[in-house]
Amino acid sequence: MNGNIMNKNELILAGIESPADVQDLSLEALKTLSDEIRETIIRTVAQRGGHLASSLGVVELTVALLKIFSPPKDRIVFDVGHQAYAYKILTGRRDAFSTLRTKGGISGFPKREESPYDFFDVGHAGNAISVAAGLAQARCFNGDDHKVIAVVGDGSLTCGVSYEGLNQAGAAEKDLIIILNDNEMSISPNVGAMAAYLNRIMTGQIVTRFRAEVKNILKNVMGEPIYSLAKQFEDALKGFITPGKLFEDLGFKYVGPIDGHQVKHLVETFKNIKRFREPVLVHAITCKGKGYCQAEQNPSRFHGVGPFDIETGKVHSQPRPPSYTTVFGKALVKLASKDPKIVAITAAMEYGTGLAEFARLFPRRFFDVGIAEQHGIVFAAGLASEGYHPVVAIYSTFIQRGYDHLIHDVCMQNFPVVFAMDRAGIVGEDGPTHHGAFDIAFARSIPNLTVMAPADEDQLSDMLATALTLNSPVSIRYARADGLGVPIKKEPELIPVGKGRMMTEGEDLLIIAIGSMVDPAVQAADLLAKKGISAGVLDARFIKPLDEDLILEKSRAAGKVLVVEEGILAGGFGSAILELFSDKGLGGGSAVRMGISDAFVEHGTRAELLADLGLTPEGISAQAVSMLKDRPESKLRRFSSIRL
Ligand SMILES: Cc1ncc(C[n+]2csc(CCOP(=O)(O)OP(=O)(O)O)c2C)c(N)n1
Ligand SMILES: CC(=O)[C@@H](O)[C@H](O)COP(=O)(O)O
Ligand SMILES: [Mg+2]
Repeated sequence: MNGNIMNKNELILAGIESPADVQDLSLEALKTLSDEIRETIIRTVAQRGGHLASSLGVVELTVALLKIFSPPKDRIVFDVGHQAYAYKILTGRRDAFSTLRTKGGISGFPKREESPYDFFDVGHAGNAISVAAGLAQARCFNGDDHKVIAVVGDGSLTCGVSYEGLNQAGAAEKDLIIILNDNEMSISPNVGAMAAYLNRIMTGQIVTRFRAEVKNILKNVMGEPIYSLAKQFEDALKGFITPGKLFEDLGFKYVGPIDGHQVKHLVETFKNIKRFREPVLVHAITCKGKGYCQAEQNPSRFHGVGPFDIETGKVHSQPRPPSYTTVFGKALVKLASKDPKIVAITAAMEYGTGLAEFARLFPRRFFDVGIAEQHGIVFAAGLASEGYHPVVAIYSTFIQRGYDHLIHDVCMQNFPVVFAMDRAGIVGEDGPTHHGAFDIAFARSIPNLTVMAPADEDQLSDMLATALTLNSPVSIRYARADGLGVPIKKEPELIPVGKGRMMTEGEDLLIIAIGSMVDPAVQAADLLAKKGISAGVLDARFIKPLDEDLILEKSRAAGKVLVVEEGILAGGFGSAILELFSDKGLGGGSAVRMGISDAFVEHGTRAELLADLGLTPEGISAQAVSMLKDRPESKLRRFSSIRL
């Protein structure tokens, strides 16, 4: 299919009310249905944004699964879940699909509360095999006989947890089906030894090479007559050496590789394996982006994409200041060009973390470790122990995977590893699995770790330079957002560790803000000034160590303190301030905290969700007004903020 998506009538899809309807369709109808689903996905994602290429790659797979298996009796779980759009469309969410990823609309990932056909909430990679193992065990306890199927991408076979799942499931000998959806892509081309192994299976090299080796041995060691005899048994030999021997050795019946776009082939295969009573792995070869030429040609760009023009594939965009991610990538390249000890590590997010330019310029110092956050952190610790200066760029939500390693392998030994925690705070449409809500709370409790958050993009560049001068671990958190458009200094300035700064002075109230909340706090002070309220704004810059002297001095002077952060309140930055007040005798009751309360934040645009949380200039100013409501009117009108 070219860039032209015809607005055909979706005749078959229109008749699908539940997945049971798919089972009545002929093979021909299933093919047409696949085309119709593809069009629906392309049209919807072009409007809403989303995970296009991955979802297009599994349309036939999904249709064939639903032809043979019967959810909700049979359980189908998806790894990551970003590829489940066809499944959503066929399991009762066809009409709601137009609300994909919008606030109050359907989620971009499987979600139990959204549908009885979704069995597990997901968003992070690598857990599907373990989930399936748990579901199979529960089935066994309950004496049920349904099927359990995990759809897993090749990228997810770079996750350590996938092997933990295989390890148990293979030995448990329980009836369980893994569909390995191999498109040779993670977000970028897939990496590592397993990816190379799968590629050798796919290209037939494993069988061919084995046969060539056996032939040589027979010829050289046994002589020509035995070789001729063996040749007659070549077919038997071929059958004996299965291409997925690695999986067979782990206890799985390997089936494949099969073409993941041939509905007939898929349906026949699924019909056959449905009878098996043992762990099975079906290796399906698919094309990421299948059916939309722009995505087939550039699957990385269309992995997760904003609204775009279907004809051209161009993403709709306005001129905007560079994002924090872009500024980070550029700043790191600049620093690395002067310091050969700097190395950069990503866990399968080269583009998302802004490291593409670094990878191009310093290929020997760039490491994509796969979706292996835990390994990436320990790998960095190993490098740091030998005098290198690793910068580990991982999204806040994914670094949760590496928490033990952050403590045990990096901070306990005080290694100078810099963690660039991108996507810290509210990320928007990806929702609760992806919001970076917890990193302040979990980072600030770790000894030796310095924790910073820039208020603008220039400060991010300064903080990165500062972090690389410290001989200890550092975390820098920044949001999935554009910068403020401030100019970035030619040469970064080092920031004294643990020093905050005043943005505005004020006398009625002090707003202490961190990172992405500094600018809204300053804007709030402007709104408050218009109401006759004089609010000071303190940019803490460091979550740890805190600028205790400045915070205490200004808080004492103001009397009323409002702390604002884009992170979970429990144990967060505001908690750090309250601890300080309590420890230094200021009285904890005098500070009000704003941030993410004790709940998972759903999906929506970043702006909508921040507004819901009150983390906007208007929300902060409203909170300040309510804190001051008992003050005499005359006092409030005496002061105005003085912008520094
Ligand atoms: C723990 C974790 N790290 C990183 C990601 C970001 N991520 C989402 S999908 C993806 C690639 C998945 O590749 P694969 O499983 O092969 O699926 P495909 O998109 O190729 O179908 C990555 C790295 C994630 N979701 N979870
Ligand atoms: C599914 C997944 O985990 C990623 O594709 C993620 O959605 C990327 O997020 P960004 O768009 O913020 O890079
Ligand atoms: Mg893949």
